Amino acid sequence: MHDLSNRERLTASGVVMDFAGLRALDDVSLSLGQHEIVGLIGPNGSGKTTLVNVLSGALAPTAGTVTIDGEKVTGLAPRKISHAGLVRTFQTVRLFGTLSVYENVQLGALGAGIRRSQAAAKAHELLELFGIDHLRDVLGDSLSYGQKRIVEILRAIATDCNYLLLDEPAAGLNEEESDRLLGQLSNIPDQFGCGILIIDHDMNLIMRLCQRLHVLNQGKTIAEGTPEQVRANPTVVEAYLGSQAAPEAGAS
Ligand SMILES: Nc1ncnc2c1ncn2[C@@H]1O[C@H](COP(=O)(O)OP(=O)(O)OP(=O)(O)O)[C@@H](O)[C@H]1O
Repeated sequence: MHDLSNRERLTASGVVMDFAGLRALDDVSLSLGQHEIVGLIGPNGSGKTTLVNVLSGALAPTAGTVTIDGEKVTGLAPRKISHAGLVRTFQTVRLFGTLSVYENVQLGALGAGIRRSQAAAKAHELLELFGIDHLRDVLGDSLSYGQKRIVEILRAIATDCNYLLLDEPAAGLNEEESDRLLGQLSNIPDQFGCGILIIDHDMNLIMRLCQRLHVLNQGKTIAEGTPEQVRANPTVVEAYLGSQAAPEAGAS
């Protein structure tokens, strides 16, 4: 199936995910363009990571469809999904600790089949653009936590992906690092034609970074809209109050 209206979009339609009696996702539909930053938020256990797992092929959904640029990719293996242009990062950093920053980023490009000379140029360009060229020879294990996070994101971008799924990239960052991350992420869609779907509990980051938010609670979509619309939505406030973490900018 090739749907022309979704030619430059990642979509999930009517996704259901059951785990042995627990419905973790219940009829969730979401879409992400290549020039957008969309936030996926919701209280703990609302299904955010499960949705990212379905989009990235780590889980085959019980029902529903995932498309990338109009092509159905539902249930395909993560490797095939990354070839189709979708790459993710994880809640825990996964860098090669004994390789340098430069090698880690270059490896992202090489792993995506980009030729060695182009991969080298790309790694160089990304380190410069993100202002971490001075770290190029530092080993992964020697980086601060915040630096590791950025290198992981650069490694994903180096694949030339069209869609980047970031699972809690600001977790463990201090306020200054989180602010820097905000500036670095906000340019990615325009610079690389790469849309971002981001999960994070740092509402200050989410509210300032995202053009749209998608809110889950207990596996269901309870709101979609701009950060302002979502913050003013009583259903969202109630869901967060139940979890004692209202989505106020500044809360984390
Ligand atoms: N592999 C699994 N097997 C069984 N239950 C699971 C599995 N993965 C997730 N769940 C359950 O599905 C629900 C949604 O979990 P999920 O991790 O997607 O939530 P989340 O919104 O990402 O939470 P958090 O903000 O805490 O990371 C939870 O009740 C969780 O316990």
